[in-house]
Amino acid sequence: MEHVVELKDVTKTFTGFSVNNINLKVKQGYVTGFIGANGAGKSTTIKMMMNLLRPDSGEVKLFGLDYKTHEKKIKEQIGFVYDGNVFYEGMNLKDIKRIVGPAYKHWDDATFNQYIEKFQLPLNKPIKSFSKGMQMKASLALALSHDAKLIIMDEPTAGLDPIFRRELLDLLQELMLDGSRTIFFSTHITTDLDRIADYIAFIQDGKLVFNQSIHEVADNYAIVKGGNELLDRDTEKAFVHIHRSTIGFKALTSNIQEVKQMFGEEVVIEKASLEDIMYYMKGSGSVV
Ligand SMILES: Nc1ncnc2c1ncn2[C@@H]1O[C@H](COP(=O)(O)OP(=O)(O)OP(=O)(O)O)[C@@H](O)[C@H]1O
Repeated sequence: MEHVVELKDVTKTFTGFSVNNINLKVKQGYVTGFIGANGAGKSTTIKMMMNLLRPDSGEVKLFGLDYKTHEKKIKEQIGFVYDGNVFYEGMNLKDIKRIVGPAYKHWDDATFNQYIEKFQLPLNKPIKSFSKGMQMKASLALALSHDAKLIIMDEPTAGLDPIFRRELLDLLQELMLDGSRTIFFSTHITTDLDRIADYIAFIQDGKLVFNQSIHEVADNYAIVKGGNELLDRDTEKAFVHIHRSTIGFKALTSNIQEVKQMFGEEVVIEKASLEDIMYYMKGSGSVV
């Protein structure tokens, strides 16, 4: 199976917002980073992948299976981490393990204990006394202890200090080594993605802008700088968005080849970071 997650024409509408006609395939054996501004629809999309939210229309398949007929089989293979209170607040990790463990065929107490030790989490203290970072670590320990084939995480590095964030990225890389796992996670920290992501899925205003390998993103997108005299109604079409100033323009292109053909040596072409892409895309639609 090439894709462990497949969303086909998925739409979910809330008052004033909708995730619109999303077609997204997550490739097996790779790390996909899911990016987008606040309120772009990342959590909504992830909730639909987890069957915590039903789409109004479209199809959601995990491991080629449908939640309607194979919910248990699908959930068995997913480790889910998110920045919300997953647990009954009064419970401690020992109690939670007792409840969560038996729900999974491949639950491994030894692995769980190893993570608890590694993350330095107390087993007997109520979860409500945990800091945000500790709660995230607890959620991770639970997600990683049943040999999940797919790890889905909604902003797993939110609330983590920079040292643990780096350790977490190392840990995720280690988990990928055997080649059978897939990781899909949303984040606002785009530099984390430079470290570990193979694919980037970018959502904006409820629409998927792209899902490309990190190399494709680097090959397609660039920041272009040049003099304002180069811009006219035709040449502007080479750009996603243009910022003009009195000394010249800076613009994002999604077609470096076209820009090279059009302007040759007259412009400077620089690598676009994921942040650049998100920033310029936010202003797209109107060329200013
Ligand atoms: N249950 C709901 N009822 C109504 N509106 C909702 C509901 N859930 C989400 N929304 C709205 O959908 C939009 C997208 O929210 P979502 O949480 O998916 O964004 P996000 O990309 O995860 O944002 P962030 O990066 O801030 O976490 C927001 O405008 C939010 O208010």
